[in-house]
Amino acid sequence: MAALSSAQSCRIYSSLPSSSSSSSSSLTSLQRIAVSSPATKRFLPAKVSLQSQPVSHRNVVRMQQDVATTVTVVGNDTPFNKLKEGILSVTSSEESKEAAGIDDDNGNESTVSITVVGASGDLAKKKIFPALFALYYEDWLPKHFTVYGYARSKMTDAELRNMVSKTLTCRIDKRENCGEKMDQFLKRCFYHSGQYDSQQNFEDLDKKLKEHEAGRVSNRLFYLSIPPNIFIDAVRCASMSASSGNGWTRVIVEKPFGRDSESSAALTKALKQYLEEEQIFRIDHYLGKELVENLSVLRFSNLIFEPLWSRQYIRNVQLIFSEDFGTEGRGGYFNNYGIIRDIMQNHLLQILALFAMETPVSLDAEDIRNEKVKVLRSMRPLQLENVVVGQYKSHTKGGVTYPAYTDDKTVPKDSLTPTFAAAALFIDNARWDGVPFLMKAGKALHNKWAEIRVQFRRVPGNLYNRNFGTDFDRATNELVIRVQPDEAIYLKINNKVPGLGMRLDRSNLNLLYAARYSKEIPDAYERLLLDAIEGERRLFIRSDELDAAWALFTPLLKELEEKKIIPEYYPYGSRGPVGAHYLAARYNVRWGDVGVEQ
Ligand SMILES: NC(=O)C1=CN([C@@H]2O[C@H](COP(=O)(O)OP(=O)(O)OC[C@H]3O[C@@H](n4cnc5c(N)ncnc54)[C@H](OP(=O)(O)O)[C@@H]3O)[C@@H](O)[C@H]2O)C=CC1
Ligand SMILES: O=C1O[C@H](COP(=O)(O)O)[C@@H](O)[C@H](O)[C@H]1O
Repeated sequence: MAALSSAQSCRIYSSLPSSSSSSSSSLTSLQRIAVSSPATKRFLPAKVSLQSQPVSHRNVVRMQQDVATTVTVVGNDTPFNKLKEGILSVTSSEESKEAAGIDDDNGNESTVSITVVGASGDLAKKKIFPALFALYYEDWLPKHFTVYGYARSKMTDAELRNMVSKTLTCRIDKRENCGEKMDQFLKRCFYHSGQYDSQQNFEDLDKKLKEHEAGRVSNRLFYLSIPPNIFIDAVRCASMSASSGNGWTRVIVEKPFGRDSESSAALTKALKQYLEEEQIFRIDHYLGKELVENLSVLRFSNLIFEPLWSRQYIRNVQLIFSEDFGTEGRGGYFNNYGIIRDIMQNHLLQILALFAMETPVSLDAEDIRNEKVKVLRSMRPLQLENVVVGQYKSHTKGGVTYPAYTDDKTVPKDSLTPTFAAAALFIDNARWDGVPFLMKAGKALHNKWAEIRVQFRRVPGNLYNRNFGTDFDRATNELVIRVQPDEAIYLKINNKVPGLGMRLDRSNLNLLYAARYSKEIPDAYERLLLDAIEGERRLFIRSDELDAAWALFTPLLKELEEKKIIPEYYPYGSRGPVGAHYLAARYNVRWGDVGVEQ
């Protein structure tokens, strides 16, 4: 395996000519830096700013693509490891070369084989193949790559391609050659039918992979898109019979990673019989969402936010997830997990950790994950009195009858599994002491969105208090990071209504992504798949993070189940149980997503 540690990443400092119109020919060799796309080794034009912090290879490319063209950065004739000075930094020379399919020191080319285990399933069709195509379409994949679907279902390559082709879409902003690109991508997709616990079947896969790898250095990525009860079988067989002999082997593991501390620890232990921790990429797709990725940028690269980011100025933080559909089709899985395990213990808690962590030493994966673990371990385990659970019931509206959760045939009629939960969490450290972090997650609610709301304290001795009437809370600033849909960051401020009188109003300083950027926002799975190919672990969950996350939720989950707590029933399509409001009110909080103005 060629995974590299942070110590191996190189920092490059340089004094580029200040002229923003320099061309490659005017740069010295040290300034000519290979930052080509992993896929194409393209020489990307870039406007490059001076900086000294490590930026991953791909982020550099992204940076370049996002800004005006002013400097052409070239030079894959310059080995990464020879660069000591410059303007850019890369995660690691070896990883970049591998990812790019660049010749290694012996002149061998490398290839990446991506095996989607469970290729016939919902997630593979809905997310994984489309994400791989999008990466290919945007030239992010290495020059030599092959995609293999693996599952028990019998399918030919042509049938897999036909299945996959139905879910591929082209970027709205880049439709040219789309059909052609789809055909080229599909030609690189193959299928192998096999059992998940058969070493022989994985050996057969290995033979096929080798044919495609054609003697190149082989890097292999397995995506476990299968139910969790077969994770271990698949990992055992893949690692024993289909690991790479001369490159890296990585495994993306889908959630759920267990259902409590014990089962999660057992899963980790079993995985580690066959894999090293750095080969395991535990995916939480919320970490791949654009606005979640932007959270740290917002916080750590804007002077105006970081000083306010504490109990001194923040009254409460809200993490809200809402879906306007039920468990349609996934009731069998869901009933064993419930909304707390499905959304809160992973997606919302991960966002919370990123939101609340201390400044990491660097952007290196381990530095970030160290800070996340610290914050998770500073949290108080959840208590029953700080939680409200709900379950949706049938509701008829406009002549349409929407089902109850228990109408799902795969769900027992007497199921108490929560489809909604609200919780108040606390971080017992100096920064966040006493600040309620409120989480709310639900299915079959009135709307679909995910957002982070930061409600600030009142202005002490506010000169304009009397202009606000009695509702001072309404007058406090609120920062909203809307993760989806209509990605946006907006800040609610108070301003004067124009005119001769003195009337105050609330307005939004609004960064609406669709208005600001014409580029379509990539799907989370695109970012995460590319990260896994590049060996970037920042957005994947480390085992100690997982332990800390389960430690917070396990006692509560056990209590809910042992005491058979009856959920509060709410109508399909409603705003959820009223209990969520009482819970918030106990901490003097009003949910920010409820009310006239959003
Ligand atoms: N679907 C989604 O939106 C999300 C899914 N996930 C996670 O991703 C993983 C895959 O999800 P999803 O695609 O929905 O899962 P599926 O239930 O669709 O299963 C994927 C494939 O696994 C095989 N399979 C299913 N059940 C069994 C079984 N009992 N024994 C052996 N093989 C089985 C089937 O393939 P075959 O019969 O051909 O072998 C199936 O096509 C799961 O871990 C899930 O929790 C995470 C987030 C969202
Ligand atoms: O992990 C999961 O996420 C989806 C919601 O993902 P999104 O990206 O569409 O917001 C959720 O529906 C599912 O229950 C859960 O397992």
